[in-house]
Amino acid sequence: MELLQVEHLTKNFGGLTAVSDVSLKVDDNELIALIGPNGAGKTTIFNLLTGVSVPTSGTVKLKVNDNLESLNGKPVHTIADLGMARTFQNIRLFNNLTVLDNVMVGMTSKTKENMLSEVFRTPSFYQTEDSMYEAAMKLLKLFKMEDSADQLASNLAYGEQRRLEIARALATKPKLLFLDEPAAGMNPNETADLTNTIKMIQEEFKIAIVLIEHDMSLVMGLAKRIYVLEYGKLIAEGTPSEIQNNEEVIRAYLGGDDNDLA
Ligand SMILES: Nc1ncnc2c1ncn2[C@@H]1O[C@H](COP(=O)(O)OP(=O)(O)OP(=O)(O)O)[C@@H](O)[C@H]1O
Repeated sequence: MELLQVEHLTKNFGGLTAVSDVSLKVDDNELIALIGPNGAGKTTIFNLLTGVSVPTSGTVKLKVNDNLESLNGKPVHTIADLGMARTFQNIRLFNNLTVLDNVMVGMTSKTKENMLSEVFRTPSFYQTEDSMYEAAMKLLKLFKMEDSADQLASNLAYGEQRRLEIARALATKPKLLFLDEPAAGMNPNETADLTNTIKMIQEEFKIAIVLIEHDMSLVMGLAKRIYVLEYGKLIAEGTPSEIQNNEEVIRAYLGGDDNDLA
């Protein structure tokens, strides 16, 4: 059974069909990429899958306890609790919190503590705090960011901020992680670091990842399968080499001013 099953997903904004009859699937521990020229509908699909936006039609189902459960109509926080996490195209960190606190904020949604124990600071609250601290530091070590734990997020270099956003998303213990243009604005060294980080995440956490990315070196080096969108429609699906040689895809890319597929 697949981890995520999307069937006939459509989203209209007034007269504009941003996503048109898109069906796709993601298996456990698989890394797939969603590519396509600017405005093709990639971010809209992420928003539909993570509950930020409501589909006009179509279904989204996630494997929960070995059953495919419909996510249609469920709010963002419920979908997050079921195991979906994401990063955004524009970085959304808590700039005035430390690196460590940014990760710990990601963890709070998964702790058993309720408001009362937080307000009254019961022993179990402190135990949870301790284990959260340890888990957050462990995560930062995996990202080689433990030395920056006490720095404000806003003081990190751009590439590090992007990596911190991924660490925070992982703190929610997702089974499926959506990365929206993680290499945007990165220099080649930062992009190479990010490629290694994403490989490390797959090995360490054994989760599925869906990647939107314009940087083809990153996509071709990481993705097992690629879906290609143009004007809201899927025009191709296949392995990196199939996609690089697909005439429809070459036409879509050469027709625009996007990166080419080299
Ligand atoms: N909230 C909205 N209201 C109206 N139109 C929207 C809205 N969100 C997206 N669109 C339109 O839907 C289309 C798809 O946009 P989307 O951002 O999903 O594309 P994208 O493939 O992620 O593009 P990019 O690579 O530039 O980020 C675009 O024409 C966009 O202008």
